Amino acid sequence: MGSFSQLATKDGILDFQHLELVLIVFLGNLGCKSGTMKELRGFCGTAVVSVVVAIGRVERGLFFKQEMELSLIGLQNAGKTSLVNVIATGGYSEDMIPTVGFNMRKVTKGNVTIKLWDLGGQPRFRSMWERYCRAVSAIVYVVDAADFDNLSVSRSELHDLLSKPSLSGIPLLVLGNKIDKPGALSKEDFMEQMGLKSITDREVCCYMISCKNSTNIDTVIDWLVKHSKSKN
Ligand SMILES: Nc1nc2c(ncn2[C@@H]2O[C@H](COP(=O)(O)OP(=O)(O)OP(=O)(O)O)[C@@H](O)[C@H]2O)c(=O)[nH]1
Ligand SMILES: [Mg+2]
Repeated sequence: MGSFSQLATKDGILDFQHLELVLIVFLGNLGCKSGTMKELRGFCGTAVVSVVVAIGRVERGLFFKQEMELSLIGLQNAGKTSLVNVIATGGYSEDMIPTVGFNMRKVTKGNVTIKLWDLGGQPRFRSMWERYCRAVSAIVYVVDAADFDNLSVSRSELHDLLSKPSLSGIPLLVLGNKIDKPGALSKEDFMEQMGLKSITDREVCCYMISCKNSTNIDTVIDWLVKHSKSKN
């Protein structure tokens, strides 16, 4: 688009396309209707209102924009990267490559921009979890709710992480993933196995989800949006 369709700010890119469109229509109409003053006055009135509305939209975007940063943690194969993909694009794949180190992805939902740190879950990457959880708006801990063999490891990794003083008070969302699999735990059993009731020093929420079938993904997004911090 034209020269002022995008304005870079420290917070990102402002979309001025709507405003530009209104002005193009306004100027185009001004040219072809210059013969009739009455029509022109009427059109000018409408155009001015449109411009004011457009500016209002841009301003609203500026002043009510919210941003959150969160970290996705959990053992390898839990479905963290799958969750990021489902939230970002709705896409799901069986054929995933284990995350090496971390990935960062920005996702925008309405007025909220979510910066997602998707961390590798293999043992060699777990020592960096704490560093990437400092100062986030929320910690999202993903668990394979059908993988009984790894539940106790997942539980102890979670409780170890929460014991770090640098992470005190940060809200926690625990997701029991893969509930499409036969034999996946019920929410009650899952909460019990993960020892969630013993966590009393912060807000804790738990949902059972399936990235594969997009079950409860909207509920997760709602929770994330509600926990975003206002920038202004
Ligand atoms: N049945 C089922 N499989 C899933 C679901 N979510 C993810 N998977 C599968 O689980 C496997 C691992 O998914 P990933 O998203 O790569 O897991 P991860 O937690 O990012 O793993 P690391 O990057 O190694 O830490 C993939 O084969 C996914 O297709 C789900 O809801 N149901
Ligand atoms: Mg991954």
